[in-house]
Amino acid sequence: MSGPEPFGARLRRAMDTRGPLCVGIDPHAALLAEWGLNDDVAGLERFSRTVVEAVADRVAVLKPQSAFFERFGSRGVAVLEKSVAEARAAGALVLMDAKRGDIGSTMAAYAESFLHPDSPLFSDALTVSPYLGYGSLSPAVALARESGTGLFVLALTSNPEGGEVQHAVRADGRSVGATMLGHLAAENAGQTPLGSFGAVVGATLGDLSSYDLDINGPLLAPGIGAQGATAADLPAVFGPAVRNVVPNVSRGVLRHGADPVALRDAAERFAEEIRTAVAAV
Ligand SMILES: O=c1ccn([C@@H]2O[C@H](COP(=O)(O)O)[C@@H](O)[C@H]2O)c(=O)[nH]1
Repeated sequence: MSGPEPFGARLRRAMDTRGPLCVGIDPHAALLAEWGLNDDVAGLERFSRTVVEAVADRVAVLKPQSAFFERFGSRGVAVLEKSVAEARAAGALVLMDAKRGDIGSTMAAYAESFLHPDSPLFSDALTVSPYLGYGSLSPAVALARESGTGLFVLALTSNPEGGEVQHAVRADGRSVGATMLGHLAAENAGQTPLGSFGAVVGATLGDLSSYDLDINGPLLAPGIGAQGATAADLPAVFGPAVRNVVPNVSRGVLRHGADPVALRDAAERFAEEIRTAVAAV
């Protein structure tokens, strides 16, 4: 009996049909205010519903940032549950940005929370932190394989502080970031059309030609828009791996709300810039 279709295959199809853009749902307090919404659960709900209704039927991936929902406690998490279900029902893949990571036995519970089909927060993929050791992610890798979901492992993050950990060089001469990419390449070996185990690699990082980004898996590239990177930077940063890049834009799109048409137009402008940049490679 065949199991659920793997995340990598579902993502490849979504990227090929809808384009690779991932729009973030990041209800910052400042954005709620800009949208004329209160910094409360009703404002949070209205914000998230507007983003989902504006773009979930056209972008490949929506990425809710869990922190902005957790800020409101259990009622915020209830809004998150609803947003995930509505985005998936509209055809977007949902990447939960919760950046979980812990010792293996606890990691198993985090994985159940987001990657088990019976969970109220069931998502297509989850961001995870490997900095308790890549092996500590094993329960999440196992559940993702079983449930047809995916992981995005923090390898080379977009923030300037990330380098002190990720560029650190190990005794074997490889950097920590490169080691994470190596683990992911092994995870994805032989998977077609694309493996389900992705890396987070910031679009802000400049030339990454010293890293082997050929992991046969997706590369989530945050940093476009508010953090200063542009779609035009993608080919120079990612080289031939750009075909597997899922560029994320959150505030760069969200600042165009609360009008859903303006949000949709902003997402389409980013999608077009990305298409142009990638086609030139
Ligand atoms: O390295 C990383 C990993 C994750 N993020 C997240 O992506 C978005 C970026 O938001 P923008 O508004 O487009 O800057 C946000 O949710 C981050 O937590 C990242 O930026 N860098």
